[in-house]
Amino acid sequence: MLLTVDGLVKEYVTRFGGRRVPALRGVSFSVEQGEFVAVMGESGSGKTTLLTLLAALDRPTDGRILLNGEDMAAIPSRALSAFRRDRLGFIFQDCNLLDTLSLRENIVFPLVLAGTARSEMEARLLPLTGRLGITPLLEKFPYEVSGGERQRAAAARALITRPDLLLADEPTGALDSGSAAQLLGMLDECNAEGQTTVMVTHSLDAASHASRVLFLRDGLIAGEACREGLARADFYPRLAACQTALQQGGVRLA
Ligand SMILES: Nc1ncnc2c1ncn2[C@@H]1O[C@H](COP(=O)(O)OP(=O)(O)OP(=O)(O)O)[C@@H](O)[C@H]1O
Repeated sequence: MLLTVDGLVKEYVTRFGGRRVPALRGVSFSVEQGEFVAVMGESGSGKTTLLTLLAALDRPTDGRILLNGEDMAAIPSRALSAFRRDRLGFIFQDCNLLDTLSLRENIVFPLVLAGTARSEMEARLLPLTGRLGITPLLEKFPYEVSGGERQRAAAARALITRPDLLLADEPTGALDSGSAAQLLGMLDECNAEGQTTVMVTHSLDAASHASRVLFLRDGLIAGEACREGLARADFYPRLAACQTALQQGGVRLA
């Protein structure tokens, strides 16, 4: 199993008054190598909290996360940034490219940090940017290209390290529908080549690209839908029905 999440609990303590806010209340699931899993849920259901814990950006209150059998809690704080850089890829809604670097420099940045040989960087760069359609833009700076192009550069930066797990947080949230479709198509292609992906989204359309969708509600997994070879157009209404059923009654759907 590539990722195992076992009894994950996260409580925040509010700054004023010290009230405890349960954001995750015992979340368990696992992700196999090569799966594309989407996590859906309403605002406040715990999606970002879950992704933050999977990204090793915060520690859980209780429960465990294993990546390839390795317990993230056992990684010392000083080794966490290298762990994130080498094993995980991130695509966020606001793509966090560095404005002082060209797209090329932004994309290879994680490899520079990892001390990868220049020849290896070049060998990885062009096939990736070719697939994303951004090779002609490599010498441009982030503020010189469109939002969709910036997001594709961020995707290239996330994928260039060949991460064990790609984490995407509302990757299409800030994009127009054409750019969103292009980015989701790229995630599909990467997944078809074996890239394991966990994506948090509000969007049924984005979630319908996944092979499995988990529905979070009030910090718990309230349901799950598997694509099971369905075409996207047939999976979408199934997801919509699951979402409606969960909103209305909280039945557990398999
Ligand atoms: N730093 C924090 N301190 C206190 N409470 C927090 C903190 N971060 C999140 N919460 C609370 O935890 C719960 C889950 O929040 P989270 O951001 O994970 O939800 P979400 O599903 O990602 O929502 P959205 O879709 O709006 O981003 C919410 O009740 C939220 O108010």
